[in-house]
Amino acid sequence: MQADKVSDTPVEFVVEYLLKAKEIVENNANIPAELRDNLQKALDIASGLDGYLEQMSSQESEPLAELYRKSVSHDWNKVHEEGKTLFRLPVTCITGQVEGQVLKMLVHMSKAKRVLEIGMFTGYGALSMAEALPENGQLIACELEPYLKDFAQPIFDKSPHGKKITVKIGPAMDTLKVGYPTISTCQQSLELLNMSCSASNFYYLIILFKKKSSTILQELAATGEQFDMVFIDADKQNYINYYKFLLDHNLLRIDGVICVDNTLFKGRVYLKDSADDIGKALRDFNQFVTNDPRVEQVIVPLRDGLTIIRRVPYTPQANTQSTAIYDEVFRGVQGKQVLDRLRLDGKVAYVTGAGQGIGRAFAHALGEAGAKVAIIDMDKGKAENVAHELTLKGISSMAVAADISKPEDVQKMIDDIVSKWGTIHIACNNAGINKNSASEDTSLEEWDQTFNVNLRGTFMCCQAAGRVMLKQGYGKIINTASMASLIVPHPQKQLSYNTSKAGVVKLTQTLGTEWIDRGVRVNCISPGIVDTPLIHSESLEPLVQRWLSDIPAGRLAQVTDLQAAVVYLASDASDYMTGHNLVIEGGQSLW
Ligand SMILES: C[S@@+](CC[C@H](N)C(=O)[O-])C[C@H]1O[C@@H](n2cnc3c(N)ncnc32)[C@H](O)[C@@H]1O
Repeated sequence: MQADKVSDTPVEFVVEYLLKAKEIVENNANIPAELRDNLQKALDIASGLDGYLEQMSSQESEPLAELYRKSVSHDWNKVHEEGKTLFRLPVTCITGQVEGQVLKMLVHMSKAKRVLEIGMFTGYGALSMAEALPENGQLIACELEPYLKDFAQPIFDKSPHGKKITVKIGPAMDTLKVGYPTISTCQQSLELLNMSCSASNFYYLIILFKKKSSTILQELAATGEQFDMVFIDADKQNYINYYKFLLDHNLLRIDGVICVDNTLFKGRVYLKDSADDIGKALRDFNQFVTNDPRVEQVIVPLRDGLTIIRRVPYTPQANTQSTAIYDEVFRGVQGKQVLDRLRLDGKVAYVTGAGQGIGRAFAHALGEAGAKVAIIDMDKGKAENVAHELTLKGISSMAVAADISKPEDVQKMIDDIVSKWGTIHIACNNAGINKNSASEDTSLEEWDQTFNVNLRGTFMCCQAAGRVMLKQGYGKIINTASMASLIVPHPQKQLSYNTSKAGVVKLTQTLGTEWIDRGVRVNCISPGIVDTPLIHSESLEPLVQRWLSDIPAGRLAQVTDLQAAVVYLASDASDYMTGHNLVIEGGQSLW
């Protein structure tokens, strides 16, 4: 995939020298066969590497392939001579398929949402990384040459990921300013950068720099921007300045990653007899990073060398004068910062009534946070379908059919989970029913059915799961109550529902205080009116408009509005909370 055959990487130089050696060997009959043989083996290994990496790495998308084709076939000398680019841009600048794939993989692995690229060229690296960003992700690409934005933008526009890229034109930093008091010193510094620039373009460049009151990195720092990943790929002599600026101005978040290209620079960073200035600048850069306690790093011998640098969390050094209080607030409980404390990795959870609506959303949320989740529902088909959804998302799950109003079903569901996964850490008792009737007409049958599921059923689940949890000294029970435990929702008439849900709150408070000293926290969530299939029944649908006028938030709750609450109550972050009724109703109970 190389645009031309000029050696650019350590391996390409090795191949070049081996080919020269082979030529000598072939012209000399006295060379021992073993030396010839070993030389050929070395050549085969070195010359086969890049092609093999290209074949065995994922192939590029069509927009990337187009970008590559157009970049390598473009006459960069001509556009420079026509004054369209400030510098004569070498096409070997371009990040190719394998390095693009590595960058893309790093964005995926670091779950980066915001990426900064310093030096975009035609945008191959930018688009590769954008492809791995989530829908709301953003990549800011800094580029000196206005021409390159016009070149790349039409191809970005063809990609569904192009909208994530914002190109900023101008110098990333004012590093070149230092070098241009006279034309000759400027020309010198350009030579060092391996770039050439005509005199007319050069004046244009000076104007461009002078016109800018601040550089792109300064602007980003001034607005408090922060990035998860940065790719430094411009102006090699100033890598060290970019790197220092990023870290000194907090442009890289803790645990964020900086990737730096060409850090092996054709081997010249470690060759003792190498005296060129860029090689020396990169050697100094590599040494500076190696000595910097704020980061850890590795140089990957990919193409011309790719350094991956991670900003590590602060740890106090014995000899620093910092006034920081290095306690749990600073470094996180057990070293975990707040979002990590919401993770549920390794936890076993179940959710009743998980075949649809709120229960399904709870199950997805707990699974996304890292728990294994048992999907419990009366309807086996629905339970299996939700378990299947979780499996598709890479979450361990199992489906159990159970009617929680039946003690034998409740016990069997607990036994099934424990026999498969060994224990239960999180019990989400969510199954419930809602029946409507005027109180004077409410039958004992309706009352009993409602209470059998909503209160007696929830109690049986709490008790059966609680026994497992009390034995292990740890557990999180989250019951689904309702806003109807606080207010009397109207105009629908639902005495048995309201009363049963008030009972769920009292059940939660009682168990929550009785069991907390043995490590089991019991809390409940009281949703307002949730947009579930249940309320779209013929009898309830006409009431929706009426309800909306009672809700300060101006809309019904979506099941997704409740997901973070269940994760919080299931996590260690809520350990001091018990017997609590967490009301999520868009303000309805306050009006
Ligand atoms: C090695 S190429 C970048 C390749 C690109 N990352 C890719 O994925 O194909 C370097 C680019 O940096 C740009 N550049 C050089 N100095 C710069 C500076 N001070 N600020 C912003 N961009 C600069 C050059 O115009 C050139 O397009």
